[in-house]
Amino acid sequence: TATKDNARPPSTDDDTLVSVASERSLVDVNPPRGTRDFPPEDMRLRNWLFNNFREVSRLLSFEEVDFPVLESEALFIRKGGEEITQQAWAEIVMNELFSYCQLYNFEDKGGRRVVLRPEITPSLARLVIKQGKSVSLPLKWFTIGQCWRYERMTRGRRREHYQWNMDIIGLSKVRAEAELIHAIVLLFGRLGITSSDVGIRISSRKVLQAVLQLHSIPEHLFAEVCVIVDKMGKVSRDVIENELMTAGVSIEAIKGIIEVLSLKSLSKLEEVLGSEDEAVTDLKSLFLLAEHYGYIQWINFDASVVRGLAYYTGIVFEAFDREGKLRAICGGGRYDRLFSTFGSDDIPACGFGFGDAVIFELLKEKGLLPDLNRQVDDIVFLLDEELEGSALKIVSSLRQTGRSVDLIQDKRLKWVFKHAERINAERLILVGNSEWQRGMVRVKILATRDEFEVKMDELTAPS
Ligand SMILES: Nc1ccc(Br)nc1
Repeated sequence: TATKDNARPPSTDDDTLVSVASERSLVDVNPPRGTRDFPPEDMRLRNWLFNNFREVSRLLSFEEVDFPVLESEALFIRKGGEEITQQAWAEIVMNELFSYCQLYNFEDKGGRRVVLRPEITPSLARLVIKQGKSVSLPLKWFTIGQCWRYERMTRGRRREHYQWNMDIIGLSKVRAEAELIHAIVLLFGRLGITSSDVGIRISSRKVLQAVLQLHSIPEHLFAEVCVIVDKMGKVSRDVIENELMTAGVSIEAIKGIIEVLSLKSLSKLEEVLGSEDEAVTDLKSLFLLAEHYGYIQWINFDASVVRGLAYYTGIVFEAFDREGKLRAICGGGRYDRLFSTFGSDDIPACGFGFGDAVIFELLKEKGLLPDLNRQVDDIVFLLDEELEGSALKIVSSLRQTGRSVDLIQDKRLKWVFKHAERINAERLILVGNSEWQRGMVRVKILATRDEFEVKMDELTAPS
């Protein structure tokens, strides 16, 4: 063990910030309400999750894209120009725009109406339209981005989260949805989650459409009925029935809607809607593809799945924890009429969003959170100040070979040994006169506690 103590003037070894009483008033060190900081230990977990998102995106040969968090409000308000923040879902018919009860919108200094985006897909559609003929379809794009909502303070809920989005633009057949579901299944597999922990409920907006047509319910009620039936399984049947009645749906139609949307069997759905119905043919094709992919055990038909975005037009899906303790883990669907709401020709599209909140609750629940420690290859510590130049040459050459180096200064040796253990360093390299006079430096391998002297250029040689 090195015998020298460093010549640093005495100071507290304990480096926690010592607050000193003073008349200075401390700034509020908390982030704005509903937002989060990511200190290193949280950032390691976030990067671990996001790296898995990226790896799955690579496996499906999706290209990464990105957009501003700040968007024009026009992307999220209905054609008539009325702001939708105060509007209930119900007033937005299916092929209108989005239903964000808590849009984080404001006016910037130039008087422009802007928002912190509530979700990614509209920005993605905007870029596809902007790119126009310069991109060839289909596009397979992914991004990981922060999304916002303006939650009332009282509810104390988060105002931001990160979402992994995967979208396929330009494919009209359900094989696109089958690809997206494969991505979700691969992601869960990488995190150690099995089909016993999580299932993926699948349905189609066309199921509800067929039922409404069966009962000659006018199209303009579609979105409102979606809002109401989206609560199936969350509120009592009476509440659903009363709300549907209030919306002007007949008793007979209500019974038909609830009966069909309670179906969990595709063959039963076929009996009700007939084998030629598009919802039936789409779903049967998707389940056949799932057999071929080998993920059939992850999915099940559930007619009550509606999903919360107004613009879905076909297959919709959401992943859920089979114990039913958590909110949906991710969700998505087909949106074939989104582009025309932006004044463009329609382009068939589907996608999903996968948030960074519920997945961590599930991983915690299942004991699957990884133990991610800081990793450093080498610590270089200067024992004698006059050797600083030589030490920096060593640091520089190590880094040029790709080794991460934590250069420690102004510390006692005792602290350095503790620090090396703490950050899982592979080697501790001590630069001191007694060895340097012989052209050597002292190396300690933390894992084996072996200690030896080596020449400087032996340090960068492969160990
Ligand atoms: N759309 C949205 C945005 C932000 C959060 Br937190 N949750 C949902």
